[in-house]
Amino acid sequence: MNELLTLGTATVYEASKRDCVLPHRLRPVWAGAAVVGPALPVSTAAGDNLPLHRAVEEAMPGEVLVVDGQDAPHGYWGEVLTVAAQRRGVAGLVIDGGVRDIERIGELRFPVFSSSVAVPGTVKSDPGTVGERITLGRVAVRRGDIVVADADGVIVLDPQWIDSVLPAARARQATEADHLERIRRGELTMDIYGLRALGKGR
Ligand SMILES: O=C([O-])CC(=O)C(=O)O
Ligand SMILES: [Mg+2]
Repeated sequence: MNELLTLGTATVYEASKRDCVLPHRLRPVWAGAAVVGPALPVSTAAGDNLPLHRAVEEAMPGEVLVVDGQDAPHGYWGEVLTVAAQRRGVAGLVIDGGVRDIERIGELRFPVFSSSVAVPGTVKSDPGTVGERITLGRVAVRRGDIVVADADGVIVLDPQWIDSVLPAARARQATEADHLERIRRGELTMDIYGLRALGKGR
């Protein structure tokens, strides 16, 4: 699975030929954050983080929490939950919602991707769902789907796709490496991609 991260979200996404990218508002909260692993989907009522506490207990080591927090500007997650999650072997967090304590999260090197950074906290009252299918943007996320998240964004793959997507992604990377070499030798992308045939434009 680590090879998916080495190839990177953009290459794997293109190779997958699927609509598997989560909304672009989900951004890493510290430079260099990246994670790959099976998803544990979670949904919360807006401004309620009880399901996240439940998820930290429920998670299997290596799982990535993928949370529908309705993009609400609340600090659903911070240093305390990060330390708790690391103690349980949780691999990372992707949340459509806010997080806080981000300097500490960066120092702890826990990969977090969120739609905002937010100071106000949450209530703990609605149990929400843990382990049930959620939808973020146009993408359904089920437990065990493979999450790949890096500086470019977050994609979610059905595990059954991996056997075909991996070779396609490797091939794409090899082609790009060849193109880069030709560009360094002085060729133009207009020629490499055959773009002259599309006309000169205005
Ligand atoms: O307290 C909370 O609910 C969120 C938070 O800041 C932490 O986990 O440190
Ligand atoms: Mg805190």
